[in-house]
Amino acid sequence: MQLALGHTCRTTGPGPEDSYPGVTFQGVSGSGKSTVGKGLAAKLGCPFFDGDDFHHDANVEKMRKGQPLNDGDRQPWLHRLADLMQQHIERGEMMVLACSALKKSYRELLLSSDRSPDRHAVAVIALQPSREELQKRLQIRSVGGSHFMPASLLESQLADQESDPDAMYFGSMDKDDIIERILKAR
Ligand SMILES: Nc1ncnc2c1ncn2[C@@H]1O[C@H](COP(=O)(O)OP(=O)(O)O)[C@@H](O)[C@H]1O
Ligand SMILES: O=C(O)[C@H](O)[C@@H](O)[C@H](O)[C@H](O)COP(=O)(O)O
Repeated sequence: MQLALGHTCRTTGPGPEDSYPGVTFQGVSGSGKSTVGKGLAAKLGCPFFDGDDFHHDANVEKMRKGQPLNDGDRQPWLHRLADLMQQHIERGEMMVLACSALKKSYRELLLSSDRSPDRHAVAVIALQPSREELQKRLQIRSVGGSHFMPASLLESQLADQESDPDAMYFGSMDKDDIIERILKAR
C-alpha cells in the first residue's frame, strides 16, 4: 500500500503537485484512533480531527446510556466528516481524522468521490487490538467518567466492524511503533 503522506501542511494556493492526501484511522472504541491519530498529525505537522467531536448530542447521549448507534444515527455524522475531509483535500491541506467507520458502507460514504476526496487520496489505517486489550483500555479510560463511551458497547462495535481490503492494519502495538511504520510506508 502506498501512503505517499506529505510531511507538511500546504500554506499556499491549490495545485495538484502540492496536494497531500488525508489519513483516516478507523476501528472500534478504544482501538487507539485518537491517540495514534494525534501522534501522527503532530509528526506530520497537520491538523487532527476527532470524529467524536462531530456527533450530535443525541448520539452522544445514546452511547452514554449504553445504546449502540444504528445506520440512521451515523449517517449525518459521516456526511459531516466527509464534508470536512473534502474541504481539506480540495484545498490541498493534509489532515488526519479519527472516525470509527466500522462498516464498509460507512467508509464508502466517508470516502466516496461525490462527497469526499478521491478514494486514493485518503489512506485508511485500521487499528485492531485484541478484544482483551480493548476491554482493558476501555475500563481504564472509563474510570472517573472521563469519556462518554461505556466499555459495555464494545461487543456491539466489534459486531458492526467489517474488514477493509484497502486498509493498512495494526494489532496490539505500541503507539510510536505504529506511527513509525505508517511514516515508513510512504
Ligand atoms: N497503542 C496503544 N497502546 C496502549 N494503549 C493505547 C494505545 N493506543 C491507545 N491507547 C490507550 O487506549 C485508550 C483508548 O485510546 P483512544 O485513542 O481514546 O481510542 P479510540 O479513539 O479509538 O476510542 C486510551 O486510554 C489510550 O491511552
Ligand atoms: O459509530 C459509532 O458507534 C461511534 O462513532 C463509535 O464508534 C465511537 O467509538 C464513539 O464515538 C466513541 O468514541 P471512541 O471511538 O473515541 O471511543
